[in-house]
This record gives sequence, C-alpha cells and structure tokens, in this order.
Amino acid sequence: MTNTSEAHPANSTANTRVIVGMSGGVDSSVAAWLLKDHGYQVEGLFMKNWDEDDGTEYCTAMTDLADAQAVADAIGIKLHTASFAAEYWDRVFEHFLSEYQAGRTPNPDILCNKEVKFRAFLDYAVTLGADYIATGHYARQRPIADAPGKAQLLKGLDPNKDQSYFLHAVSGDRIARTLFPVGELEKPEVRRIAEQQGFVTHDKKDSTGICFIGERKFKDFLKQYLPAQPGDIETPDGQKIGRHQGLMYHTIGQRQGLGIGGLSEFGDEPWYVAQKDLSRNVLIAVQGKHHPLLFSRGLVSGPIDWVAGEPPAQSFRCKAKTRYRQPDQDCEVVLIEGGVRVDFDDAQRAVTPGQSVVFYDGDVCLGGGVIEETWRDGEPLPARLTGTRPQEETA
Ligand SMILES: Nc1ncnc2c1ncn2[C@@H]1O[C@H](COP(=O)(O)OP(=O)(O)OP(=O)(O)O)[C@@H](O)[C@H]1O
Repeated sequence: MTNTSEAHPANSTANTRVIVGMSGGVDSSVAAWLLKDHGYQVEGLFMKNWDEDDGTEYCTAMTDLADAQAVADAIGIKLHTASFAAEYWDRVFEHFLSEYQAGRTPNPDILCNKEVKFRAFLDYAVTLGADYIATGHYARQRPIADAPGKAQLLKGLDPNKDQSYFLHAVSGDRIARTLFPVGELEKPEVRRIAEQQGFVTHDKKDSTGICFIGERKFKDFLKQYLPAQPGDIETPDGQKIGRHQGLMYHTIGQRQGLGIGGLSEFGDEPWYVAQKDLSRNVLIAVQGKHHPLLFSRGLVSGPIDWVAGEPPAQSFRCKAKTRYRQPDQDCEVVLIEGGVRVDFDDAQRAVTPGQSVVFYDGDVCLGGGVIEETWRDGEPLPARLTGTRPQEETA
C-alpha cells in the first residue's frame, strides 16, 4: 500500500483518518480491510448516484448497500451513506446525454471520477474528518517530493486490471489525498483476501458497464431520454445497405447489431461501423475488421486534464490509449489551441470521438482528454489543424 507516512513523516497511520468508498464490491471491501489492517482510522462511505424511481429489477443499490454494510460490520468499521444523485445528474448524466445526442460515444465513468468520486465524495469525506479518501481502484499514487500536496497517478500493478485510464482526469492534488490499497495487488490476491476474511462480496462478479444502466439494455435505457432518429446505413461509396434506429446506438468499430446480412453482392464478410455522417443521419459501414477506413493515423482532442496541472512540454513523445485496456501505443503529442494533436506511429483501429485519449510515461499517467476528430492515412487533416476546411482546400 502507498505509505502515507513517507509523504507526511509526522503522521502515523493510527492518527490518520481515511474514508473508504465502499460500493458493496470485492475491491473496496478489501481496500477497507487493508487500511484497517495497516492501523489507519477507517470508516466507509456508501454513495448513491442514481435515484431509482422505476422500482425495477435493475435497482441493485439496496443489495450493494447491504453488502457494504455486512463487510463494514465484519471489519468493525462505521459505514456512512450519502446521495450524490443531484451532482451526478448535473455534472455527469446531462453531459452524457448531450454527447450521445451529438453522435459521440462518451465515457461517463471518467466524468464520474472527476466530478463525483474525487470531488463531491472527497469534499463530503473531508466534512467527516477525512485526512484521505480511499477507493478500490487498481491504480497507485506517488507523492511528489518537491510539490507538497500533489501526487503522480500510476498504473495499478495488475496489468489486467489497471484503472488509471478512468482516473486520468483527476487532478494531482486530489490524487494526493487518495489511497489506492488494492493498486499494489493482483485481482486474484484481492479475491483471496476477501474469501479468507469471509466477506459476502468475495465472489461477487465485477461490475461491468455504466453504473446507472446496470443490467438493462442500453438501447432501451437511452430511448427513455433521447428520441430515436432512424436513418440509412450506407457503404462508403453511398450504396444503401440497411437502416439504423439512431446513430447514437452505434460506436465506431462495432460489429454487432447492424442487422446487415443477406446482401448477396457483398459476400459473407462481417460489417463494421466506420463513420457517422451526422449531417445526413447516415451510418457508414465497411466489410472486414481490418478495413482501412477503420484505422486512424491521428486525432485532435478537446481540453486536456493534466494530472500534474500542466503538460510535460509543448510537444513530446509518449504512449497513449484511446480506450480502456488497449495496449499502450507510441505517439507524438503537440499542444494546440484548446487541446492536443496526436500522431500515432502505427495507425489505430476504431478511434472514437467522445472516448478519451490518455497519455502515459511508463507507469505514470500524464492525463488525457476527449477525442474530437480523427484522420486517416491520405486524408486531409481536420480543419482545426490547418485553419481551412478540407473542402475549401480543393475548391
Ligand atoms: N456506490 C459507491 N459508494 C462508494 N464508493 C463507490 C461506489 N461505487 C464505486 N465506489 C468506489 O469506486 C471504486 C471503483 O468503482 P468501480 O465501479 O470501478 O468498481 P470496481 O472496480 O468493481 O470496485 P468494487 O469491487 O469495489 O465495486 C470502488 O472500489 C469504490 O471504492
């Protein structure tokens, strides 16, 4: 576990008060236990981010709270509860919907970490007397010797579980106030500890997908909030090959759910989403997982959240991920007005506007931002990089 007494030699764990985010999952159960075992003053905080008013089977919050309470009792710590549903709605969900409406595929977990877990939750934990908060994220932090109150965000030690991608938008001063006890462990070890301690959560399956959607069908969920706008699916040369129910239901690179088939002139090769033409409400599909139209050479992003508060340089080489769990990719980053330009050494498959690009220097997560536009080999650069619209260049 990251040793806070290294960062604050005057503090011993016995008088360091830590509020652990307890979700009723196995990772935060073990995080709380590890902290207690290391002698910290530990209390848990279960938060509700979503007001379930549909009373359906999708409402798992009550079971999760009961599990968190059972683990807190087993460890012998107090469990607080709080609702951040208003903050979640205003700062995460509305943005999530507007991104979908604009044809992009957002990642609400990144915004949830930035705005709720490491802001509303952290601020509330401070009112409960917390010196630190802790979560069950697979990530690590390292205090910066010559920058008191700031820390670096590092990948979790378990390469299969590293969650730094989702945490990149949290500033270094908030990372410095967080402990990540399971970030030093591999997942099987975490499950082993939970089992050894007899936690009800020891065999609970990992949460998947977006927290408020739970197990319900994504399409049905979105339909409640955004009107579906059906349109055509076309090949890149404009041949109509099917219908879609709404561009928002589709993601670049996606294979499933296109409902294209039985078009004898095209053969059996599967179809993939290559592009969304928002102006015509048309989805462009191509055949074959490795079709060149699925590969981007570079991207431009919106504003970047740098964990350190500032970029390492005006331009630099580093590694990047354009989605969770993607192996690190070599690239060059150049700061531009309102974001960065990223040129990849190797063309990247399915780089998706609305998702985030996250930068790494070895294990250190530098920060990242939302992907706005991409370009392919041989294509003109986006207008933001040239100052002229591509059409005007050829006019
Ligand atoms: N409802 C909640 N209340 C308090 N803390 C939460 C809640 N949901 C998530 N967290 C905190 O954020 C961490 C990461 O959440 P995530 O949803 O990614 O779950 P996870 O990685 O499956 O972890 P866990 O096994 O603890 O649920 C959790 O380990 C926990 O510390």
